[in-house]
Amino acid sequence: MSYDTAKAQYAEWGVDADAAIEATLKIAISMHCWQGDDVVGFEKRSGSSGGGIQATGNHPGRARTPDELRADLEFAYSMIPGAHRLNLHAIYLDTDKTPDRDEIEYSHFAPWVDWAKAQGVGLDFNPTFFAHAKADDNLTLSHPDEGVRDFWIEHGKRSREIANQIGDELGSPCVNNIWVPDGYKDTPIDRMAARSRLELSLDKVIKEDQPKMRDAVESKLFGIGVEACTVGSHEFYMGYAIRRGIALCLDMGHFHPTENVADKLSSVALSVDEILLHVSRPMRWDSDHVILQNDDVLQIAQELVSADLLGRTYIGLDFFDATISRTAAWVIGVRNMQKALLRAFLMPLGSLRRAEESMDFTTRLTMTEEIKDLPFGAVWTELCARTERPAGMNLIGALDAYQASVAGRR
Ligand SMILES: C[C@H](O)[C@H](O)[C@@H](O)C(=O)CO
Ligand SMILES: [Mn+2]
Repeated sequence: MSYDTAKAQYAEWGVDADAAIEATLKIAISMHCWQGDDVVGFEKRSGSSGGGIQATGNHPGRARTPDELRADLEFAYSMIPGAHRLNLHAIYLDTDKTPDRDEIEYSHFAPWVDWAKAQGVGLDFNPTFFAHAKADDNLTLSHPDEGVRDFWIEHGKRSREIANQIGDELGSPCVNNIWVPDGYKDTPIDRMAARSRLELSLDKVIKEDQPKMRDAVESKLFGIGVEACTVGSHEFYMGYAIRRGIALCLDMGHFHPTENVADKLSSVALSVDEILLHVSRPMRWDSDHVILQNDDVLQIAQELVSADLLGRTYIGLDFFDATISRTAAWVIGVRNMQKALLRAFLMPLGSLRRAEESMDFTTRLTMTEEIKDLPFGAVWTELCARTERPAGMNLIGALDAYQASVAGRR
């Protein structure tokens, strides 16, 4: 079907397809560096991910150096419509030096900033509180040992300083997200002590004013090895973010599988100014599958649009699948997030709202089901054409060719 025909069909529902395309292209998505190398990073000090997170699979072509990762990222961005961001973790430093986590500084990440400037990509940052000998107890900022806590506090402070300088260099605030794996395998006696320690440590980490970055904190229901208690629970961080006036990160894999993260957005937005999303796909647990255009993701996008939250929500992705092409995983995931947003912008929200307000739930349901039959694919293809990005079979060909090139070389 031609775009003009599709556009006319949407117009019958009072929807402007051109405006939906433009709105979608304005949204920058923060693509996570760690999908590119299975959360290994470039430290010469440690091995596996740790912290109860795990990339599974051994697909050929994993990026082993910053240059390889940047080449993969450049390819991925060339397959994705619009301008986006890169979400860096502190273990992805690019330096010949071997600083420990409490020794990292901006210079270790400066090559990423030069690259980001050249590519027109924004940068976000994360301290890495896992995959380190001092995190082997599954306790970092809440560790009972003051020395261990101080080590991680220093890491957190330095990460904020780095994020601040990145934000300054790039002229766009750098979101610095704190996730700690802290918790207990078996039932603790003194949860309050651990949570009080975490709060005190976080206060020390975020004490300095760093105007070019934004603080976010990420909760989790449980992780492998900390099944009985996660110190940084949702309630803990929700309260903390409200009290300290910082952003709350909601990771779609960090709640009970029956919970709907889309439903949380409006509730949370009444209490915090800013939200960071880690869009992910949990399967039975926080399995970090590549995101789909499934109901969970579609509803997230719909809520962001209908509740007018896009201006104060940072959209980041968080998944890592090493059983498929890593570059394809990025491209599929970011494009799916964009497709979800485009679908949301293509909804006749005014009519739907009117039906709901007048308690006409029959019309509301009829409409939501009928609009599923509108020619969304033609609008997406047009968006790709306008941004000179491939769609359909052409995309598959490009992804395959790149994967073949890296699989052979690495
Ligand atoms: C690597 C990320 O920081 C990590 O995935 C974190 O955001 C998380 O979701 C841990 O489960
Ligand atoms: Mn996450």
